[in-house]
Amino acid sequence: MSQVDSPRQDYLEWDEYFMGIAILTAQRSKDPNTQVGCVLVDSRFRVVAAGYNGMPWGCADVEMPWGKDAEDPLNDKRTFVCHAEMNAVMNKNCVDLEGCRLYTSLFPCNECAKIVVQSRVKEVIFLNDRDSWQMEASKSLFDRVGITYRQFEPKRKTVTIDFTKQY
Ligand SMILES: O=c1ccn([C@H]2C[C@H](O)[C@@H](COP(=O)(O)O)O2)c(=O)[nH]1
Ligand SMILES: [Zn+2]
Repeated sequence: MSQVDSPRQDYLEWDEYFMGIAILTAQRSKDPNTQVGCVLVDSRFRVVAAGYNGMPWGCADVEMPWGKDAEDPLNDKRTFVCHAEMNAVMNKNCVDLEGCRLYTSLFPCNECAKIVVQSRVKEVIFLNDRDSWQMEASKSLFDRVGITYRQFEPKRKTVTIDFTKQY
């Protein structure tokens, strides 16, 4: 058996690791159009919360609307769905989120931005962005209160999870 005395070089960097967890978390979402995952990380690089977009607790997914119906708000997912960021904050396993970093697969909307601000999160790292007034509002809010945000810049294109491999 060959022995090596140097550490692996191909390990995941922190950003890749946490964004990877956010993307994996998004895979839990039942939204047929957009799956969002969010992870909160403390100053000691510990994951303290994770969430994805989904219907409120106790709601049967099959009974809820999953489309966007401008005519009838009661038949519109936007009326009911809990956003990934809100779910992550609600599910945190620590007392408070002050100074945490938030990793998300989609830039937070204006409603989530308010929750992010009130939680005292210090930085937002996002994968995808949308050209919409909601995201513009979030950015203006973050700028006002000094929350920094940056787009995730992957050094690799893919991370493979192979359930058949021996780890
Ligand atoms: O900050 C956000 C913004 C959106 N989401 C969720 C809400 C919806 O389930 C989808 C967006 O659906 P579209 O059909 O692409 O409009 O994303 C979120 O979790 N966080
Ligand atoms: Zn939102």
